[in-house]
Amino acid sequence: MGVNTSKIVYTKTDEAPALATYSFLPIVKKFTKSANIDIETKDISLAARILANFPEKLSDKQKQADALAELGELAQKPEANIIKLPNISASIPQLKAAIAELQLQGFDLPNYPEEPENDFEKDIKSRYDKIKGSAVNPVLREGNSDRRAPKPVKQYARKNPHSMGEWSADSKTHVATMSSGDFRSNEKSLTISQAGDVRIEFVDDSGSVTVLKEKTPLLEGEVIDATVMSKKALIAFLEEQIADAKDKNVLFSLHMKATMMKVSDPIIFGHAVEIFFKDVFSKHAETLEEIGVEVNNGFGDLINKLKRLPDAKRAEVEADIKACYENRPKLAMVNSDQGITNLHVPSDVIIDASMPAMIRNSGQMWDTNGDTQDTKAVIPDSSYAGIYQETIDFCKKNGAFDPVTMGTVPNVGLMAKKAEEYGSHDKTFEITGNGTVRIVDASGNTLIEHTVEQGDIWRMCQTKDAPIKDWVKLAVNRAKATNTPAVFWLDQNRAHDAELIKKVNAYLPAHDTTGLDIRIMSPVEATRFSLERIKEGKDTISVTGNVLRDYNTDLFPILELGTSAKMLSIVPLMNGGGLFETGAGGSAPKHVQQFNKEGHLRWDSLGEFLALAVSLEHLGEVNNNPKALVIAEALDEATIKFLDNKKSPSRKVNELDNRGSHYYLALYWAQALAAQDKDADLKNEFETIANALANNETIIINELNDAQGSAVDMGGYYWPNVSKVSNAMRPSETLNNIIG
Ligand SMILES: NC(=O)C1=CN([C@@H]2O[C@H](COP(=O)(O)OP(=O)(O)OC[C@H]3O[C@@H](n4cnc5c(N)ncnc54)[C@H](OP(=O)(O)O)[C@@H]3O)[C@@H](O)[C@H]2O)C=CC1
Ligand SMILES: O=C(O)CCC(=O)C(=O)O
Ligand SMILES: [Mg+2]
Repeated sequence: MGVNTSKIVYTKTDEAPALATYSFLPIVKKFTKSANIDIETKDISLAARILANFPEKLSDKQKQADALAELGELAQKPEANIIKLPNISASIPQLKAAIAELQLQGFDLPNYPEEPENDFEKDIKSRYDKIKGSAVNPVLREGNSDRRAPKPVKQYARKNPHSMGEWSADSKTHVATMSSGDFRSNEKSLTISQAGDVRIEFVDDSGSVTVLKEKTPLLEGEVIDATVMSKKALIAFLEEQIADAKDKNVLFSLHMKATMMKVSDPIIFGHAVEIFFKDVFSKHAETLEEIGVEVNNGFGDLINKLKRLPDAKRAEVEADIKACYENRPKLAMVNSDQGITNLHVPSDVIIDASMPAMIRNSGQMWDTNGDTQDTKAVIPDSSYAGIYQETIDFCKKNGAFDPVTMGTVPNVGLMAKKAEEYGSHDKTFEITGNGTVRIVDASGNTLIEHTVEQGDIWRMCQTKDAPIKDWVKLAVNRAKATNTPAVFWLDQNRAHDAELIKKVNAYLPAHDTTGLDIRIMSPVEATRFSLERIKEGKDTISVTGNVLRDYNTDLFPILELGTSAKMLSIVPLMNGGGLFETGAGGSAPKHVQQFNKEGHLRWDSLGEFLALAVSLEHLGEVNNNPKALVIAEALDEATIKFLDNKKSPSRKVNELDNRGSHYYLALYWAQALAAQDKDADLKNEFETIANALANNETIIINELNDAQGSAVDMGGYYWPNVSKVSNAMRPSETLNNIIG
């Protein structure tokens, strides 16, 4: 491959990271141009994905290419070099809001048919359902994940510790999880010995068979598992926990992953809403049905739809809601000023970020007055809840962690080919009657079966053999490269994990592990082991499945660094390419609100700087492009200087924000290129740029800070106006002239 083919694909996404792109991408283009690197953008924002999937009534000018499908194909090719920014994984309320906004902007799109009445509407719903939830990451993640805090970032956190709420031994905060009837307790698993298709079917009590999914192809050596969450057990559990929260006088909060577990978790969320506000739902069942309330979309859906009622009826319902608030335990709040509770919107409280935020905050969440209180964190399924209880117990015993002295827990995560739970939505069903669900192979043998009842949630997961092999290899490589103990977080007592343990034990001997400390521990034991070490300043690699990959790469970074935005997230793609994710967190909607209100964007692009450097390094090596390597090295130097000089965005208006932070990165990057002697052309070119940037520092910073302090009109939230946002994100004429 020649130098000319060097290409990096940069994703355009949503919310804060998308805003940052308007400011940062011109800088990236400027710095990579002389190395013959082509930076191509692909719009995978929620709005663009909606437009790409509903072209029928759009004008040619309005139509969008299906960038996600293109990227999904690219991810399977060796030449892939993709920088992936965080994007919205939309809950139904968000999806509907995006559709409404696009319609207002003149795009002729169908509404989301909540209850489709004919085949036409069913088709529309199923197309929208493919866009909802976590629809981007699983398509691009054709490899396993390597997420860690790079040394300079960890050192920065040690020198500049973020605030940590104190912990007291008598904190009443705890995790509540089910002890039977949940996914964990009912799990069955096996390894497939011969490739073939399986069928999932439901047999009702009278013996009549309904096919739930006709065909699921399985490969030899693939691990499958299936399980069921009992509706009865779930409801009994929720009732108990609501009563217990009231007794103990702690806040009630529910922590789910309704975005990635887009079929099961909204249903569980819906049950919690319905049980918590039981008196409202039982007394007004008919009325609420008439106005089309969908509990799975959260209590906020009911609140919004109350407007459809005549005044008298509405007042009656509202009085019963008020009574509920008075009789039930206090709910944890997402926004106490606006009265938004933990049960309002399923995507407002996402477990990977919400549990660590609570733990960092003395184990407390907010009540209606905006005061912090001890909390009952309800995590219905017990598969992974234990890691949080263990962390809480640790803090109660030892006090809060100290970012100055604590070690680090990097992660090697099994994720490729839609591994485990996060690939299960096309095989998850809310069961319509009593009977059995079974997985049947081509010869008619039943592989796994469960007795089920009406309303139960049944699901099947797949984990292919090649990704498991690759994951074991990646774990050994990371353990070797860093000389750090690596722990596989697998529980011998869980059906799926027991299958995985067999494979890990079979694949480890293929690697030279002399001198390495590699262990297998249950998630709870692994948490305790890692926390004891972290307290002593020692590092421990967590080698986990897909869900714990997600949880751990917010939990540890939030405790260690204050945010997961500063993580290096590499996905070595199984076919040789590279996917470089920017940080391990999300798209920070709060930051957009602040930007709209007062023109200050506190989003930190550090994760993007880290991702870009490894992407350039990968490109330099694979495409034999030495200039790219020089630029990558200079970028790493710039990032270190950026941290040393504390040029991350401030949280407060009229201080350095995202845009100013990009200026400093550009300055240090240019200076590093000017200082190196490996490439004379780059040295010459960037000497001029470095001087121009340095000489105009005061002017540029003034221009950038003066742009703050007033409201910003973006011309749209999900589909903002490109020139409005570009102007808002590039307010310094002086900087723009230098960058071009
Ligand atoms: N890889 C991906 O594509 C991911 C996407 N998401 C999606 O993002 C959305 C929001 O998810 P949510 O769970 O609220 O998590 P977020 O990570 O977006 O936000 C949690 C909080 O973390 C802090 N934070 C996150 N990133 C940065 C950053 N770059 N700079 C400074 N602070 C940061 C902010 O706290 P503060 O404001 O207090 O400083 C923020 O409010 C959802 O749609 C979700 O599905 C979530 C995770 C990963
Ligand atoms: O895809 C998503 O919705 C979120 C991804 C996420 O949280 C993660 O990968 O850490
Ligand atoms: Mg996550």
